[in-house]
Amino acid sequence: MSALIEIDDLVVEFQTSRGTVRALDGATLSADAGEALTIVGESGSGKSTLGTAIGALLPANGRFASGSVRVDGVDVGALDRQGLRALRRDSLGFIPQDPIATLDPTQRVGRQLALVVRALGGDASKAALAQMLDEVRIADPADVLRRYPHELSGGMAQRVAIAIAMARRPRILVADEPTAALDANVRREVLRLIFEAAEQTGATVIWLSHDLEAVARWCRRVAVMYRGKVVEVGPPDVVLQRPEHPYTRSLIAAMPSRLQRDVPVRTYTELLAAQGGDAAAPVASAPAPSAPAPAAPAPASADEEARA
Ligand SMILES: Nc1ncnc2c1ncn2[C@@H]1O[C@H](COP(=O)(O)OP(=O)(O)OP(=O)(O)O)[C@@H](O)[C@H]1O
Repeated sequence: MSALIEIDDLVVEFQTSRGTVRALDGATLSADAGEALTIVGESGSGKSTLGTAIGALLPANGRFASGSVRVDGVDVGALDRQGLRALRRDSLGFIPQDPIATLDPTQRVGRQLALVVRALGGDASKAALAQMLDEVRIADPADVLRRYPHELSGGMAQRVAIAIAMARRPRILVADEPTAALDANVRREVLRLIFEAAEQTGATVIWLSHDLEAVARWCRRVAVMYRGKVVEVGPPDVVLQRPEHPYTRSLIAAMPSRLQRDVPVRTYTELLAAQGGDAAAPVASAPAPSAPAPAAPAPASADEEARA
């Protein structure tokens, strides 16, 4: 049986005023139906580009230069506008890095949530909508349903946006580290919520992250990206304990030193226990003294300008 998502030797380029930026340089990765996969890598390694490529949702200056992305065996690069719309509507859910940007500032939270639920033929009663907000640990859901997005705190707006994305029950959920700005306890709960909901619905989750540990407990496999390529894929404990690629080793060396040296860990489970039993806890970013600094991604100057 073939994988649900198959990315094969994909090259994605962005045109900028300084020339071409190659964001993906032959990336290959696959994910099965119902699988939860984390993609880790430093900033600029190509995680977001790979995530958006799954729905052919590249920014206007980007293009597939070569290679392919297949969802259910269908080459998304070859789909026409209608085919793409159907794929995105029926199969894909994206939670971007800044999910708040997906909220409509002119509509109350309740109305926005109700629109999504009604479009899927679900129960859009006040009680059902409040239940959805309750699931993302929003304290007074009935009150929040009546508010406009600007009346919410940042963390609350983020949870509302996640609730709206999850309400669509997507078959494939691409999440671009949407919980990074939440405080540690809320992040842990929201991570649990998203992954448990995905498990229940059988959704495939592609979680993009800087943080090898934060979501590893929820994912069967971790893919490590470096300079536009997937350089290593494996179960979290294997990648953490026996990293093959030098970049993965430097990524792990940048994790808290007590996890690498002071605690004699053998398995990832033991590593979690050493950390207090929860991989979703925040991880210090200071590199260990002996850690080689990961190299910067190739075309830094051109992309900085493009993002400015
Ligand atoms: N629209 C764009 N125009 C030009 N260059 C871009 C564009 N989007 C991304 N890039 C460049 O492509 C490369 C990969 O970026 P991408 O955002 O995919 O990396 P990332 O690993 O997701 O980074 P982060 O963790 O910071 O989100 C980087 O060099 C980035 O600057």
